[in-house]
Amino acid sequence: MKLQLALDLVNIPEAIELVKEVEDHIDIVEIGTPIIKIEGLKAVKEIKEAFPNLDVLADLKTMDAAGYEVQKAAEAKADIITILGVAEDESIKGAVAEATKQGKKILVDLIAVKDIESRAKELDEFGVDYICVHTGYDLQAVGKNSFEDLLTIKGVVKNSKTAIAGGIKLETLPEVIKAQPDLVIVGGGITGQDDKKGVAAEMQQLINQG
Ligand SMILES: O=C([C@H](O)CO)[C@H](O)[C@H](O)COP(=O)(O)O
Repeated sequence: MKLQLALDLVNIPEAIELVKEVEDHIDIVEIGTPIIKIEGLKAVKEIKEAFPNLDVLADLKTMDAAGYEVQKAAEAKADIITILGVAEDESIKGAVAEATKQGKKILVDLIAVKDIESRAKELDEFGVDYICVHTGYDLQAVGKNSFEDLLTIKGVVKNSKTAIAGGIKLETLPEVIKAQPDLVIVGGGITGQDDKKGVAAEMQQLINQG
């Protein structure tokens, strides 16, 4: 099980400072959708240059022109690129084909997918690397989380790895770990804490205990 730090509400220099604090305790650093929209793919490039030993995920949340967007993220040295599960099948297949050509990985974000079980089955057959259940900020704000959805996809996914994102905190991490996802994605649960390094270290320890 791996830990991914999600960086969303910061600029590039702030992102570099944050990663410096916790880099010993994370496996993957995510350049979040808001950063990419504001700063562009240079955010991915600069973080990869600053932290070559960490995998970098570009949270493009691609909806169309998937092969092209994956190609551009690969040029910026992203290791993993995200596409939305609600995108057309052709887009998902295009993303997988381009990522395979570039030696990169695809994570499909199930945010806003209504029938999680059926879509996860289909995505698994398309050969995506990760399938991620995700409660975005706007549903977190009305008290939702993705813990049950994780159990649902774990029941049907056979080949892809599973991931979970959305409002995970140190207190809720043990419940997530029980369901054994391959990847746990945490943003505010680390970046919003005073002792970011301490919280990331505790999370890493819990994850390693499995
Ligand atoms: O993907 C995300 C969100 O849609 C904003 O882009 C976040 O990175 C993801 O939700 C993880 O962040 P937290 O919910 O703060 O843990």
